[in-house]
Amino acid sequence: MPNVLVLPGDGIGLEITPEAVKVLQAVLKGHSTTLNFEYGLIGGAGIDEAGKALPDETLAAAQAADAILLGSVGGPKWDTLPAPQRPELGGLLALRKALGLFANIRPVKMLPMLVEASTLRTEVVKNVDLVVLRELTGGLYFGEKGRGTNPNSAFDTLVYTEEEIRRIVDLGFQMAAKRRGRLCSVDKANVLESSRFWREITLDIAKNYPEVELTHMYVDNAAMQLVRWPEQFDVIVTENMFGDILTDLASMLMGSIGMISSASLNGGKGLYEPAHGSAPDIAGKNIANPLATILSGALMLRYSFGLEHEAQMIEKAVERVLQEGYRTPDLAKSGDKVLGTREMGDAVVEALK
Ligand SMILES: NC(=O)c1ccc[n+]([C@@H]2O[C@H](COP(=O)([O-])OP(=O)(O)OC[C@H]3O[C@@H](n4cnc5c(N)ncnc54)[C@H](O)[C@@H]3O)[C@@H](O)[C@H]2O)c1
Ligand SMILES: CC(C)[C@H](C(=O)O)[C@@H](O)C(=O)O
Ligand SMILES: [Mg+2]
Repeated sequence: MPNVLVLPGDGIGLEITPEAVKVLQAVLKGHSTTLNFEYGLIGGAGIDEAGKALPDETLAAAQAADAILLGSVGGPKWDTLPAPQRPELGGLLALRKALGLFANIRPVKMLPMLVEASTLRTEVVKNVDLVVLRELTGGLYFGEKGRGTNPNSAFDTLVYTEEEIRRIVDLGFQMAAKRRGRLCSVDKANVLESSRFWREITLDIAKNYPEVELTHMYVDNAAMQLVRWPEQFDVIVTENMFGDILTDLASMLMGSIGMISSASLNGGKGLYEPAHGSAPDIAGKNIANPLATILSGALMLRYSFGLEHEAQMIEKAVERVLQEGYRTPDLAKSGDKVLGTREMGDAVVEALK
């Protein structure tokens, strides 16, 4: 029986992960593959209960697990710690790095029944169907950082090796070839040397994929184009920080940050988590949207266990619940039936039947 390590983390992570587990258990009830769920500490919970953001037992369990389901980490309680000890860098980023999870897939698809929930005009968002492929273990978040020799300065370093760029961009071409055949590489090659290098290598890889139409776009323009005419994008491949920022932005093309799921892969193991954070402002109130985490569970079935049919069952159950007018508060307009976090999880389980 495959082992799934569940790392709820902090804030709403504690509320949304049980809903995803509940849905995974329901969809696999009576199935020949059932999952064994184990639990671990990460982030602020790791600091408080085991002395560090990525406790040794958590890392060992993650290395041994077949897949990982993560909630979110961080919160004001730990904000004053130095960066390397914090829930984010010392916990989540350390785990991604240790497992070599370089490829972060964040699907952005507008569901027809959520067009109304969008803050953008219907004609802008109604056909959105894109994927952001974010490089996840290199770039600015992982480069050398510190205080400068001048005490009134600080620095971070953005480094990419050829190998790091090749493996993510190549995956971007493969994904585009299987979709609508368009890859947009987002960089800042008008300013950054690392982006110029990224572009050179991308052009070289393009020779192997004549069927894919490659475009390059500066990240500032990409942010604008994503809200101006998102339909133009099929697959976006980009470096770590640009992907981080663009995916929060892109989540609103689906109506809410509470809808954006993700898979972090290395060709073997996968870690599945919503792209949003621990939302301290709404934590503990049973109002967080669990759908990004539930949909991350679907990605787990697809990418880690090859259970495409069951992944689609979850995705269709989510659509059915939304179609019936049920919404968590982040998506609700007047007339919608508002559900709490747990009740939304229950509704998805019910819709699987
Ligand atoms: N993957 C992660 O674990 C992750 C990702 C992003 C931020 N963080 C951390 O989370 C903490 C809070 O960061 P932030 O406030 O910048 O970002 P955030 O994503 O936690 O919250 C931003 C806003 O979106 C709302 N929101 C987020 N998820 C939601 C959901 N599922 N349903 C409804 N509303 C939701 C929040 O209430 C808040 O108003 C910080 O410590 C940050 O470092 C962690
Ligand atoms: C919490 C933070 C370190 C993380 C990241 O930047 O990768 C988050 O913002 C994300 O998008 O997964
Ligand atoms: Mg982010």
